[in-house]
Amino acid sequence: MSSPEPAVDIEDVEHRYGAVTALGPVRLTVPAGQFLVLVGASGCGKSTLLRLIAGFEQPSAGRVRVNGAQPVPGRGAGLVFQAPRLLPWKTVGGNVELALRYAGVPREDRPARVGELLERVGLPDVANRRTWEISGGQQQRVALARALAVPNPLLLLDEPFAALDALTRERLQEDLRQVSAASGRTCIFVTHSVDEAVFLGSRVVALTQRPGRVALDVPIDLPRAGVDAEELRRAPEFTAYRAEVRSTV
Ligand SMILES: Nc1ncnc2c1ncn2[C@@H]1O[C@H](COP(=O)(O)OP(=O)(O)OP(=O)(O)O)[C@@H](O)[C@H]1O
Repeated sequence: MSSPEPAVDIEDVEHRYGAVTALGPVRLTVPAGQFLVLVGASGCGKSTLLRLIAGFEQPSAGRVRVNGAQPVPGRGAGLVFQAPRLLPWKTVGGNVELALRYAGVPREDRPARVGELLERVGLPDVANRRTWEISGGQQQRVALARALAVPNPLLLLDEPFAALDALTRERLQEDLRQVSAASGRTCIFVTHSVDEAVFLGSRVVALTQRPGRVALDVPIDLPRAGVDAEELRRAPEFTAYRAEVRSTV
């Protein structure tokens, strides 16, 4: 029996910026539905790898495939960055609506979908607010709702919680863990934080210092539904994974 097509296939990929080799060679296969976290020190090439998967950059060597094809910039995935990048002249609902419009959702279906998506990210009552009237954490939730509006099953997240305070960050991690499990999407998440990596990932890949190569690749076998986040963070298995990843990073 042939195995199903991986969501993302990175075949011996290298990336150079001028004379500087930032990444690789890297070989990684990401099955559909996996939550992969890329972790590593600053400058090791995590964002470069994510940009290659998004199709914003072309590899200097090797090949990137998303669902079997070369990624198309802006089309290949839902994207969430460190800054929410919302449009200030639109309401919160208007920002999500625009993503639905780009995704080809008919006008008459959009209001209900906007409501559903905002509810899914824990923001049932802010559709009519202006983007500057909500907190940074709420703005990042809107960015996530907008990424989920894209029908593509791949979600790419580049340090989306790095600018948030510790409490808001933990709450968003807990919600993303649930939302991603419920959506069944393949997620690739970049972070500096070992804690965040182990909490969110069903697999954690640590990269070496430049050029970034795979230094560690571990499946994280922790329950993904019906668990109390506080308990999970205190569990001995969680602590053991964290120690394993930290010893590499
Ligand atoms: N456009 C560019 N031109 C030249 N060099 C670049 C460019 N983008 C990134 N680099 C270099 O490539 C290396 C990898 O950068 P990248 O942003 O992928 O790392 P990162 O692991 O995401 O870092 P950070 O965690 O600090 O965001 C770094 O040394 C960086 O300086």
